[in-house]
Formats: sequence, C-alpha cells, structure tokens
Amino acid sequence: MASGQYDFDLIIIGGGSGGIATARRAAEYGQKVAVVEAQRLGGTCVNVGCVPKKVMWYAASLAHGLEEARDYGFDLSVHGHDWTALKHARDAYVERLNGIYARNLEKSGVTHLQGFGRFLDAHTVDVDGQPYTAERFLIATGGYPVRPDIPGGDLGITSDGFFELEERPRRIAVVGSGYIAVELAGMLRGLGSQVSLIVRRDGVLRDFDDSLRQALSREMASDGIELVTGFVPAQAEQGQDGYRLSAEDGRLLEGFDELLWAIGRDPATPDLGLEAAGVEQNTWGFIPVDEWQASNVPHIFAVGDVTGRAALTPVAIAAGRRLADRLYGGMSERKLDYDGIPTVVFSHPPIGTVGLTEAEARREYGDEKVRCYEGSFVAMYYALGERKPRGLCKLVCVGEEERIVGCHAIGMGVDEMMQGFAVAVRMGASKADFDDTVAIHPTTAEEMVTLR
Ligand SMILES: Cc1cc2nc3c(=O)[nH]c(=O)nc-3n(C[C@H](O)[C@H](O)[C@H](O)COP(=O)(O)OP(=O)(O)OC[C@H]3O[C@@H](n4cnc5c(N)ncnc54)[C@H](O)[C@@H]3O)c2cc1C
Ligand SMILES: NC(=O)c1ccc[n+]([C@@H]2O[C@H](COP(=O)([O-])OP(=O)(O)OC[C@H]3O[C@@H](n4cnc5c(N)ncnc54)[C@H](O)[C@@H]3O)[C@@H](O)[C@H]2O)c1
Repeated sequence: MASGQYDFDLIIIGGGSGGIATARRAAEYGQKVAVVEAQRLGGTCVNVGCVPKKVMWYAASLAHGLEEARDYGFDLSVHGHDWTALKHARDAYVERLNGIYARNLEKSGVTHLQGFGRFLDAHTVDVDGQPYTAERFLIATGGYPVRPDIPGGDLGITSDGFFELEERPRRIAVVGSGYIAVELAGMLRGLGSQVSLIVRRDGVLRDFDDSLRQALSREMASDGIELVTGFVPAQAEQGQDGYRLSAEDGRLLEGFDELLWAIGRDPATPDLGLEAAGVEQNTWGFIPVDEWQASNVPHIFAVGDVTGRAALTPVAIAAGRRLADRLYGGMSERKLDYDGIPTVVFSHPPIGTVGLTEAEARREYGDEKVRCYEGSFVAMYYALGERKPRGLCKLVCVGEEERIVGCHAIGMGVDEMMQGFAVAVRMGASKADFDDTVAIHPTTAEEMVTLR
C-alpha cells in the first residue's frame, strides 16, 4: 500500500527488461507499483532486440544446416526461403510475448500506465497529461539506435528498421563493428544476402579477446562476408543504382540496395524531464548510478541500458531485482556485481566469453603473472563436409595457482556452453580444476577442459 502522501510506492519509467522485472519483484513484496511504457511492453529485447534477433539467428543457422545436411546423405532440394513469411511468424511470436508481459504485470498487481513519462518534479511524473506521484522512482528507459551525423546519415535503416524489412535485401552495407553489426551481418549472409561489413578501424568487436576477433573475421570471410576496414563514413547517398557510401579518405562503395547503421545506441533520456527532478546525466546522456543503482537524487534509481553499463538484458533484470530485494525485501546488502558478466555474440559461428581478455589481464596483473592456454579445432559436426569452420577455446590464467580470469570461445555450441563455465570462473576455478574435470565426449565443450 502506498503511503497516503503518494499515488504509488514506486513508479517505473520504461516497461522493458529492467522495468518489468523490478516492478514484479517489488509488487511481490506488497508494494504499490506502476510501470509507464510509451510503446510496446517488453522493451528493446522483446520487440527489436534479443528475441526477434535470435529468431533470425536460428533461421540463418538452419540455412547453414540445410547445406550441411547433404554431407549427411540427405537428398534435398530447397526452393528458396520466404523472408516475408518468417517475418510475419516472428512478429506474431513477439505479439504473443507482448500479451504475456501485460498479463504477468496484471497478475502481479502492477498498474500499467500506457504513455510517455516525464518528470514534473522529484516526486511527480506526467504520463500523457496525467500527473502521478510516488515515493520512489526507477528510470529504466533503455536506449535507441543512433545514426551518424554526416550528410545522408538519415538514409538507410538501423536495427529497428532491420526488423521491419518485408524482404531480404539483395546487397547490403552494414556499418559498424559491435555486437549488432556482426550479428546482423551473419544472419543476412546466412539467409542469402551479399553483405559488406564496413568497419571504422582495424576489425570487429574491439573489446573482445584478440584471438576471438581474428577467428571471427576469418570465419566471416570464409562465409562470403566482405570485411571493409579503416573505412570512416563521410557521406551516404542514394543514386539510381542504390546506396553509395564514401569514406573520409575518398574511398567509395556503391550498389547497395540497403544500408544499415549499427554504430551504437544512445540512452533514452531526452524529454524525460530529468532537470525538473534534479537527476544528473553524464556527457553522453547516461544516468550515472552508484553501486546501489541510485542516481544523485537518493529516491530516484536507474537500471539497464540508460545507466551506460553492460547493456545486456540479464544485467538490467538482475540489477532491478536486486534493487527491489534491497528496498522492499529486507536484503540490505543486495546489489549487482558487475564483474564477470558472461556474454554471447550470436555471430555465425557464435562467441561466448566471460572475464578478462588476455590484453586486459596483462594490463591488470603484469605479463609475468599471466599464462594463456589456447586451442583451435574443427567441430566433429563438420567432419564429413568440405566446409571446415574453425572454433577456438582460450583460458586466461593468473598467478601460480593459475586462477582462471578469462574464458573465451568461438564455435558451434559455445553460446549454450558458456553459462556453465561462467559459474566456474565466478567460483574462482583454476586451470587445475578444469584439467581435473573429466571431459564429455564428443563435444565442443570438452576442448575447454583438455587445453594444454
Ligand atoms: C538488435 C539488438 C539485439 C540485442 N540482443 C541482445 C541479446 O541477445 N542478449 C542480451 O542480453 N541483450 C541484447 N540486446 C540488448 C538488450 O535488448 C538491452 O540491454 C535491454 O533491452 C535493456 O533493457 P532496459 O530495461 O534497460 O531497456 P529497454 O528494454 O530498452 O526498455 C526501455 C523501455 O522504456 C520505454 N521508454 C523509454 N522512454 C520512456 C518514457 N519516457 N516513458 C515511457 N516509456 C519509455 C521504451 O519504449 C522501452 O520499452 C540487444 C539489443 C539490440 C538492439
Ligand atoms: N548478443 C548480445 O548480447 C547483444 C546483441 C546486440 C546488442 N547487444 C548490446 O547492445 C549494445 C549496442 O550494440 P551496438 O552494436 O549498437 O553497439 P556497440 O557499442 O557494441 O558497437 C558500435 C560500434 O560502432 C562503431 N561506430 C561508432 N560510430 C561509428 C561511425 N560513425 N561509423 C562507423 N562505425 C562507428 C564503434 O566503433 C563500435 O564498434 C551492445 O554493446 C551490447 O551491450 C547485445
């Protein structure tokens, strides 16, 4: 029950991954909670992120599988792929999820306020003209994809537009080198598009371990993705023969029937009325929070992408649930540990990783303390065919006891196996613990416990 002074105990702005998880947990503790959502419940992850992305990743994986089925004796004739049918089936699935989210909020007793939330003062938000007050607030407004500030930067699409495509592009330029660029490039290629992946610097996934970056670049090239490096976009144009992209150094790429910007995401803080509430933002517009997810205003909290830390769905969820446990569940010390967060890039093949890269470990512990073990392999699945994608496993260890501080892999199945290894790393496993664990054969995961 909200204290008489306010309409709600907690108002959450943003009904995405972090907002919904926090709302339901706080309601479980008997709080009167409202979620303000301007668009569709579920946020980025459900509507234009993880979920529709993973459907497309499965589709592209199946396309590869159809090729490989021939190596296993199947006599297949594939009569193309119906992108439009897949898109509509995917949309229907997302709509079902929107409904499930709405019902779950209702079952939890959370009030869903449909509309755009904007602070009027530190205890009041306006939702499309109606003011609501609360004792506490959570900002979980996520972010949105950015476009470059260059002539023609408004041409083409971002990841949001990718999920609206009714037809498969024939030839597409994907600009960017992060998660979204490599994931969408891999899916489009798998489903038959000609793909140029256009990167500003020397390669993809700059924050990842170099061994993974090199392995992924090699596999993307062998899949037929054209990797264009050192290309800083200066101008985009649309001519009769498609999109044209010129670089600062004068290079020109042309003839694309689609252009996709995957160059990062900005926090959804504009128009939120943060000044009226006294909430500070950093230079990039993110809301800085302390270890307890609190902004500079003690009763206004933030979780998820809007905080600019580890922009991943499970991170937003974990931070929000822990916050509710602490504020309303009597767990006074509960907070999220942002170290050692595992993550997967749904490239083809996928990457799974947890902990420090080799370069980070060397910087943090010094060269003499760091020892790495690395092995590359071709998964047995590919034994019968001509295509031989190479996977790789790598352990970054420190000190005499060889505690594992980084665990990295690329290859078939690593997306599913990394969760378990992340538990081991979190528990402080050493190389000897991995060596002493009997392998599971024949699997990709056994590579991780047989590295020498
Ligand atoms: C293409 C893509 C693929 C991704 N794939 C993965 C993946 O595989 N795994 C993974 O872990 N993460 C993935 N992510 C990242 C993940 O989607 C985000 O980290 C996660 O959704 C962040 O959750 P959030 O609660 O912070 O914000 P969001 O989920 O973005 O939710 C914010 C919500 O707030 C609403 N909102 C914003 N402002 C207001 C306002 N003023 N009033 C009312 N409502 C408002 C928005 O409409 C939105 O619904 C992906 C992202 C993208 C773009
Ligand atoms: N599998 C997953 O868990 C998953 C998938 C997708 C997204 N995400 C999350 O969403 C976040 C956002 O993804 P993202 O790929 O948009 O951002 P990102 O920050 O990972 O990558 C953006 C890339 O674009 C490049 N870039 C920036 N400006 C550019 C310009 N003007 N021209 C060319 N390149 C430019 C940057 O160098 C950077 O490498 C990720 O960091 C991740 O946290 C997670």
